[in-house]
Amino acid sequence: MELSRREHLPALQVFFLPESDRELRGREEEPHGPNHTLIFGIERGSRRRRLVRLFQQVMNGMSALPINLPFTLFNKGVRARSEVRDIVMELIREKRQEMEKRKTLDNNHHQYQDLITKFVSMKNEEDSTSSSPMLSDDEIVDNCIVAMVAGHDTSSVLLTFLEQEEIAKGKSGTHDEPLTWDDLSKMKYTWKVATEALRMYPPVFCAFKKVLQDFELGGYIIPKGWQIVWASFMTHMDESIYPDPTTFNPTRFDNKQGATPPFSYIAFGGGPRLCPGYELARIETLTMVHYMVTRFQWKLSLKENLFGRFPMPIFHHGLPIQVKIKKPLHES
Ligand code: HEM
Repeated sequence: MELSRREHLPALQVFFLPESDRELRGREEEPHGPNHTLIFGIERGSRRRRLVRLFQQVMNGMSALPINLPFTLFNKGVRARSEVRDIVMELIREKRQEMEKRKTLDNNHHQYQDLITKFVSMKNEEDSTSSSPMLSDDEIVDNCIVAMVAGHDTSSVLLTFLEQEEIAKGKSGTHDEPLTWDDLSKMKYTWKVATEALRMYPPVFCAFKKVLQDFELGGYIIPKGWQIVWASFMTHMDESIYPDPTTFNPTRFDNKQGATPPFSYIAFGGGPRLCPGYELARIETLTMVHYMVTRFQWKLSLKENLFGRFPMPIFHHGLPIQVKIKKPLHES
């Protein structure tokens, strides 16, 4: 199946496209408007900018000490979350009105263009006579926030590091035609690069889990009911699994002899709670790398640029780059 430009760009739009994307994407207007994001279906403008700012505060609050006093990051995060809820509630009302207006909904392939519209249109299937919604408005809000938080910085951080480590060295194939699934599946090395970047700089470097039954680790009994933290960074830097772990080496994923032990590569988690966004992240990453390398000339503006974890790895000075368009996208 072929991925046309219009099919793959909206996925990237959530994370990467600059304000000037309209120019890069040509002049076509989609019925639902090109300026809507995939999750919220929200047009460019002050409300979208406010939402982006609020999400950053929610993210900061998530990693802050849970001290709920005015002016703490945690408190700001809690307040930002409540403002996000108000905006999403408002969007839900708007989507319902839009759906009412467009009675041809079932035949309209744009009906599920954004996640909120999809959620709002989901009906309870267990009772076929019922027209009751499957999700309450608060459940829709929760799901949107999870999708945004889980999918936002993770993918862009990965791409940033890719840029730092490999794209700058000019590695990639060149395609003048739109990408196909087949093309993506051929980008094996690029994905190894991404996999290695994620090994060294996992965006989600730890997460909480509840212990369901007693188990022993290194001579210690970890009792049922405890809350524990798994840290991908620790596992990924274990020399017994990844020799010379601080060296960036994508070929370690060449699958030569002997696979690594289970659960030793956990950038996307593992087990039943494995990241459901894995395939999307893969497609976004490969597509982005492809176009960055084949359609643009770019170079890093700063030679020295360290990063810190807040908790996502973020460069102290952002990642300024100088970009020149090699070939406009609409010529593909
Ligand atoms: C490079 C990109 C990504 C990385 C490294 C990543 C990593 C992870 C990790 C490690 C977890 C497991 C956390 C845990 O065990 O508690 C997770 C869960 C999750 N991810 Fe991702 N993720 C990425 C992209 C995405 C995208 C693009 C989406 C969706 C648009 C997404 C949605 C989710 C969701 C909903 C969960 C929770 C799953 C559950 O608890 O059952 N992720 N992700």
